[in-house]
Amino acid sequence: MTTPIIRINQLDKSFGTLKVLDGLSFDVMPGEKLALIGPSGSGKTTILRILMTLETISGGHIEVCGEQLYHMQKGGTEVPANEAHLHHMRRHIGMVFQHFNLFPHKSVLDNVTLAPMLTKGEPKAKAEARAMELLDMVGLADKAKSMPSQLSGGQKQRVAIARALALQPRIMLFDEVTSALDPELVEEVLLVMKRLAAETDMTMLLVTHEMGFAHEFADRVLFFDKGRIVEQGPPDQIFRNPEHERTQTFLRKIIAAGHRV
Ligand SMILES: Nc1ncnc2c1ncn2[C@@H]1O[C@H](COP(=O)(O)OP(=O)(O)OP(=O)(O)O)[C@@H](O)[C@H]1O
Repeated sequence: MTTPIIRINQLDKSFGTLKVLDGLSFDVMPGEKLALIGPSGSGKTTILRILMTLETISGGHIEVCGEQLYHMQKGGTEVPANEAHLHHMRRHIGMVFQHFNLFPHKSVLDNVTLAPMLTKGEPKAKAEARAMELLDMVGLADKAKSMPSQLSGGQKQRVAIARALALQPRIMLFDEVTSALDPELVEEVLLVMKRLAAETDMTMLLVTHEMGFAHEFADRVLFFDKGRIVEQGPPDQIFRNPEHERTQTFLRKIIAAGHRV
């Protein structure tokens, strides 16, 4: 039997007195494409940030590629990873954020080569050759010498995807990557992600408010509310025939607002 690439077991996360994740448990299999959906504030982004070790956790266990992601500190309730471990684990996981966070004073090519050169010590020529392949894949090879300020939002987000892929992660996390884009630029970013999903065996976790895209993209959809999984299953089941009343209400609101699911 295949071992999960991510194991989340009884995960708790609070910000002060606000409990955001509440005894959350789920596994992700290698190569699986997962969509995390649910109302605003249900904890979806926090899960991705915890997987990226950008947050501490309040309790529970997370295993990525067979290794514990967080280590309990002596006497503490908070459990951050230590620096060396964190550096090692971040090589497995890439993340693309809602706001692209490109380095504004670096060219497109330098944005993509920087991490492999700095964190892996890759020689410039090798890093650039791979960066050009990735820029080609996201349809931006001709923009390699451009500066981020010269790109549209959709192009910036495609560079951010290429940059995250440059470290050759086994797991990619996408956090509402089209939310900050003008509607006419959304499709070009979704197309790149569809290609990635179809053509690579990477494990992908997607937090999105684009239900139509989640439906097309995912092998499995997890519906969250208040830091817990209410319901999960194949996209057709969740979007066409949800069992739980909270999922039904959530989807009804989305359809009433004129969005496709
Ligand atoms: N650094 C923080 N400090 C305090 N509260 C936080 C912090 N980060 C997130 N929260 C709170 O945690 C809750 C969950 O936030 P999270 O961003 O994970 O939700 P979400 O499901 O991704 O929502 P959305 O769909 O609106 O992005 C929210 O109530 C949010 O205000």
